[in-house]
Amino acid sequence: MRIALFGYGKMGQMIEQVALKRGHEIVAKIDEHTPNIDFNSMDVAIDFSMPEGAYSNITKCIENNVPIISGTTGWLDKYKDAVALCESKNGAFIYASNFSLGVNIFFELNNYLAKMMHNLPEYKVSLEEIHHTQKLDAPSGTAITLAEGIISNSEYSKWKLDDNSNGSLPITSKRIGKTPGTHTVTYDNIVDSIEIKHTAHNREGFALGAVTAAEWIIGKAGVFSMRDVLNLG
Ligand SMILES: NC(=O)C1=CN([C@@H]2O[C@H](COP(=O)(O)OP(=O)(O)OC[C@H]3O[C@@H](n4cnc5c(N)ncnc54)[C@H](OP(=O)(O)O)[C@@H]3O)[C@@H](O)[C@H]2O)C=CC1
Ligand SMILES: O=C(O)C1=N[C@H](C(=O)O)C[C@H](O)C1
Repeated sequence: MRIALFGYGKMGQMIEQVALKRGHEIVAKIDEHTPNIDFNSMDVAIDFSMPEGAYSNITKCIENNVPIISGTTGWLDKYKDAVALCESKNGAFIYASNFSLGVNIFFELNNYLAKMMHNLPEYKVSLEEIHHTQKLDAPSGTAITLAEGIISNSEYSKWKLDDNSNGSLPITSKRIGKTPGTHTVTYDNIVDSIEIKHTAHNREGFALGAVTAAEWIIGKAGVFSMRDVLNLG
């Protein structure tokens, strides 16, 4: 498969390693200064860039009939526009806040736990995410997906960053050293606590998930998620 990388930072480089090991070819490494992009040279594009560039990268790929996998976080105010464009052009697009298999299982576990806790108001739920100090956005995209999972299975209607006031689901973001990504969901009661946690040990799981999604999307049209790729039901 001929893969173009939009963004060749920490994730772009890890994806290159994983893609080459799986027998793919990297035909372009594109950043915000790349002048002319040859969309005919690629079978699929993978975008791990920056919040301000992601939407434009995604729309360019859709306009040029290139399937696009995006893992960039922090641009989701435009997600619905990207979906509408993809549908109108009969394109192929996957966004995931986290491409790792482990986190996608963790998302399912989080939804299941939220359903079980629904009628137990004595437990207060909170979220914590820890990432490396270079991360630009907070809370992490993964924490937002976890919060949305809890909200759709509980009485909460919104999440808030670093705010414990009643009525909103609190998310705490910490930036520590080179932490690849740690997410914890806690249900706290006076008598006990329930905690579920996912710890990424490195970036390989994210990269493998993104390359797997790129392999999966070839020949398909539509807007998909990692639930579709991993067949999680
Ligand atoms: N969904 C998932 O599973 C994961 C998502 N992420 C997300 O992926 C994104 C990238 O993370 P990471 O690789 O760690 O970040 P880096 O900062 O290491 O890399 C980002 C790269 O994108 C380049 N870039 C900036 N603007 C554009 C643009 N418009 N088009 C193409 N490239 C551009 C930057 O170049 P320059 O430095 O020259 O500006 C840089 O090389 C983040 O949003 C992060 O949250 C990260 C890990 C997993
Ligand atoms: O910026 C990162 O590094 C990561 N970003 C994603 C997010 O915002 O959730 C996924 C992963 O946690 C690493």
